[in-house]
Amino acid sequence: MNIACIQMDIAFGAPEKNKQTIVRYMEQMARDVDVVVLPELWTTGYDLTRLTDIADENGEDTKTFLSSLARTYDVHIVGGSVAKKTDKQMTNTMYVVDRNGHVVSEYSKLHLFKLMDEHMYLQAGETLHVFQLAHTTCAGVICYDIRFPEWIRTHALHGAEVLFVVAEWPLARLHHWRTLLMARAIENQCYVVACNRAGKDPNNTFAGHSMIIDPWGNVLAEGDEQETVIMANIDINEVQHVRGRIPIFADRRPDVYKIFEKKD
Ligand SMILES: NC(=O)CCC(=O)C(=O)O
Repeated sequence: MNIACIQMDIAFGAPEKNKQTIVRYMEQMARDVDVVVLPELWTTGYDLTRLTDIADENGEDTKTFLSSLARTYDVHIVGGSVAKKTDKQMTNTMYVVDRNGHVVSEYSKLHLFKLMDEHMYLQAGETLHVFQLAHTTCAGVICYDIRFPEWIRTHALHGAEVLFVVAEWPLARLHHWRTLLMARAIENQCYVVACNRAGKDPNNTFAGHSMIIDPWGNVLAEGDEQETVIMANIDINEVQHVRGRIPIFADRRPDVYKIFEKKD
């Protein structure tokens, strides 16, 4: 499976401009890849104070855009995330579209990041995110979610062999980003495909360093801090190979974990 992450700079609060950037990259490389991954909040960036004007109503515009790209370029798309508005709430929502243009899944960020004011504007999601793409069981989470190993493990226990992470992760915590991604790959013995944004907004400079990591923790591809596309070919059989070598899933002791589970 050939995977590409579009580590784009995101124009602040300018969905149409950001769509043009994605189309430009698709034209350059999508025909050579099976799956394209976009970053978090790629339509608006963290322009949270203007979300009532610029968020996508029911995600309709995003779904139409991604479906059309997927069909045109014959590629699966893990569509980063966008600010979605309904008449009840606003969420940070990921859409995954297969190469036939069908929306195969939707997930809203479970853990909102207070340091970037998300809790003041957005509602948290409440669902697991496991889906099938290219005959492979995958999971998708959003940025701050990677700090919660129990959440990622839940997806692995539901069969995820590839974990997609979409992010707007600041440069100030680059070492956390790289370390957490590697840990999530090693401890869950899965591929981690992480697409971060590059560039700046009025409050943050972002880290870039999108990464594709194999189930043994080897880094197959990594960006620098500039806008770029990273690519790698992944062999899904490697997941079962690594899981056979050190059988952590068989060796878990949930019976004992349950006894000592700390109740809040
Ligand atoms: N957009 C985010 O969720 C950022 C998370 C982050 O920066 C962190 O340190 O965690």
